[in-house]
Amino acid sequence: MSDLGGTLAHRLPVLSAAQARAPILPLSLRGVALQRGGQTILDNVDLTLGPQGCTVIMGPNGAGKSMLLKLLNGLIAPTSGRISWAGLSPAQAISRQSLVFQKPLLLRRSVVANLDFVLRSRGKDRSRRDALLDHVGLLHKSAQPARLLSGGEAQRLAMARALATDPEVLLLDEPTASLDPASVLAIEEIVRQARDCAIRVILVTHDVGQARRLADDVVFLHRGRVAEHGPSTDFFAGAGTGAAQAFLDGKVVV
Ligand SMILES: Nc1ncnc2c1ncn2[C@@H]1O[C@H](COP(=O)(O)OP(=O)(O)OP(=O)(O)O)[C@@H](O)[C@H]1O
Repeated sequence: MSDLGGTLAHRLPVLSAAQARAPILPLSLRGVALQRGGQTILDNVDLTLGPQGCTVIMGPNGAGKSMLLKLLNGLIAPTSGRISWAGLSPAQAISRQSLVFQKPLLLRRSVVANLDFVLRSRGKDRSRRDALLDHVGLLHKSAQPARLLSGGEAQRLAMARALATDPEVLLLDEPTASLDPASVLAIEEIVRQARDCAIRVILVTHDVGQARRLADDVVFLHRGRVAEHGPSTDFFAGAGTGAAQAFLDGKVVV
């Protein structure tokens, strides 16, 4: 990851979230519910996320974290309730956000072709592609088939692709699960720099250490409900609910 060692000042120009458009934050969810196959997956979710920072969503398996991200991204619609990106629906806001999954879905082409595809399909200037690859430490692998990348490299390419769209919001669904510690830190640095460039980050993770390192605020989901939401300093100083504290203590929470 030597290429990620440059100064932030050097890297800022490749990230340009701030644009002359009406903001799409704050994000507001009111009474959002999601049902599938007779099962309630999300239940009466009320949430307001402010314009800046990194929100970390945590909670046990099956709590509804991934489904919540898909709702925010407009991939699925709530059964009831309302989601508003500063007055815009998720469908209206979709082109202004990027969603990165745990397992990157890369084209069976070269590293640079993966980036070119996104830039072209979004009508973006291709002159930034090398800077983006450099930003994630993959410039030296430009010509390599993307399928030959390691897991960590593939996820860094997925991050570059996401950033290539000039998102105002990055939705990240366990982007470092199953990566080695060095790759985790590399992705975290990319996330941190994005946040520092005013890209709003909403990150799902099971990694408590990562949440401590990155979160400005924490949402704890439990059984489809928001059990807690508050500043990360408060959350980590002592979670307010037994389920969240047990989760932080590494106990099994269902
Ligand atoms: N298409 C679907 N039909 C029915 N149930 C579904 C569907 N998709 C997801 N679910 C269920 O919704 C619940 C929440 O799923 P989700 O993937 O959001 O959980 P999660 O909190 O992200 O869990 P994990 O930490 O394991 O990834 C789970 O019980 C899951 O089985």
